[in-house]
Amino acid sequence: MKTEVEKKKESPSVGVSGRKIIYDKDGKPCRTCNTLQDFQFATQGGSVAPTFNVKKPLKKNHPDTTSTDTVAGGYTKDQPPDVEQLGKSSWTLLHSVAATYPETPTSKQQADMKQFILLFGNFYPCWFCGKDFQEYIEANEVQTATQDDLGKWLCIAHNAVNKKIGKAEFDCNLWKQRWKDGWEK
Ligand SMILES: Cc1cc2nc3c(=O)[nH]c(=O)nc-3n(C[C@H](O)[C@H](O)[C@H](O)COP(=O)(O)OP(=O)(O)OC[C@H]3O[C@@H](n4cnc5c(N)ncnc54)[C@H](O)[C@@H]3O)c2cc1C
Repeated sequence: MKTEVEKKKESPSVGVSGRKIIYDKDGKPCRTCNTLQDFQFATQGGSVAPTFNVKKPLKKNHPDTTSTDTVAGGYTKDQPPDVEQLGKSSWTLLHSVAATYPETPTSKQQADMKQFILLFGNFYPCWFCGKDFQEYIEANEVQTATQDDLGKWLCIAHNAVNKKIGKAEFDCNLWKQRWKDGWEK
């Protein structure tokens, strides 16, 4: 029979990053809720963090590319996204959606956008991120009357996550420079 220490080691509560390890309902480490290194640490039962698959895949035709870096068809062996990669890509999508949302949307477009953001949270692959996001939406109604309203609402929502995870907040007066117009030289 396994001792408590052995069991704890198999399901570590803290990863190599110092962050809490998030598990799925089935008790397995959540791939999209943890960093890749923490996920690998947890799936290895809390042993020393492995270094395989952590390095960035080399570009096709890069001189250092070996046969293990690519699969048939020449695709690099990219890993499924971790919480950081998924987050960055998702915010890019959300802010870009706001940047192309009509300046004066119809009532249907406004209703559709509210639904989209709500469903986005509902199906977000990092389950605890999505749950918190849905709670945020319930407490802070999505603003869809104009493009600027939506862009600022998203920026403030993103800042709430930044604050929660200890990242710097963004100046929401600059959301259009970042996501729509670009910066002046
Ligand atoms: C809905 C949602 C909920 C999330 N919840 C969690 C969570 O609970 N725990 C967790 O660990 N991770 C969460 N994440 C992921 C997290 O927010 C980051 O995406 C991830 O940590 C990677 O951060 P990053 O430093 O690459 O920059 P990101 O925060 O991904 O930001 C990408 C870029 O957006 C710009 N930016 C930053 N802040 C703002 C802002 N307020 N408005 C406009 N632009 C901005 C910056 O240029 C930045 O480089 C969540 C992601 C999403 C989409």
